[in-house]
Amino acid sequence: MNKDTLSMGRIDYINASPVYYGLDHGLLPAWITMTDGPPAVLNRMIRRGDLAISPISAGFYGCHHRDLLVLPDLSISCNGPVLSVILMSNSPIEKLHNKKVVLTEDSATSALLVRLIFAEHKVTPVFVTGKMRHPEDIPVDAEAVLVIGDAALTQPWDDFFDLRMDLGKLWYQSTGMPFVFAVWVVRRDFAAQHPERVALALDLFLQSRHQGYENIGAVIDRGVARLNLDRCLIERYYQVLLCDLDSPKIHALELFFQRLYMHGLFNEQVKVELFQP
Ligand SMILES: C=C(O[C@@H]1C=C(C(=O)O)C=C[C@H]1O)C(=O)O
Repeated sequence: MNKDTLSMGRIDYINASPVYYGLDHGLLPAWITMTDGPPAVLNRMIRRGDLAISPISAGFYGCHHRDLLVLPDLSISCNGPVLSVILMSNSPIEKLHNKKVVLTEDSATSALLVRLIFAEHKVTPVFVTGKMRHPEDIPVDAEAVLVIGDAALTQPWDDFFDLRMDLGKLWYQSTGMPFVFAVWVVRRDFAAQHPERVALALDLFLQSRHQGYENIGAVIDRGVARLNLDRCLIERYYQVLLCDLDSPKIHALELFFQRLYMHGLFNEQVKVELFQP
């Protein structure tokens, strides 16, 4: 087995830190290379084959499931508010017909969830995709913006908009279910050629996450230092963020895909297919 060439991705937000804790503290073997990036960059890289395994947007998996398998028991999810995926708006959803809504270019899942929520409300805004990491990025004529990740936690969006809608909370209110933002995937071609390497990598992730939760105080300290935010907020963030993928989450993800299909946002019905170690 050539152990030199497993390229992996890492979402460069603090949300994935518990999963990478062990890998960052000695578990990472020399035969794995790690590339950091926002979700949309990792989505593109795995599609091109530049990465073999990566966390990616769950919505992107839905669009490209024929080329990808989901790694068991890993995700970035919530079961209620998530704090870091927010639609900031000057009007409630019903009043946004024909208004400009900017979707951050860093996202795929949350952008699809926003489109779905509007479709379910029968409201048709003018969606544009753009950089949305800082209030300076807000176009003057934007009535609402979708922001995700560290930028959602750190920037003073409330100074620019009247309403903050937490997308994890909106989904929970409409379904009573968890919501899965990101899944870890492996390219099917890579898994077929190197199943044992994928099984090893999966095992490393599970060990790494275990160490992350054993050392959650250190994970929180790092988050506080990196984002320069109040410790209570970061503590709460890691309580609401869930990093497993149990069957209720798989069902919830398939419900999301089904609703996207019903509203014409997906052109087929998608089931989650897992890598079997
Ligand atoms: C909870 C989050 O989940 C993320 C949202 C994603 C998306 O919208 O495509 C992808 C990966 C996750 O990082 C977040 O970024 O805040």
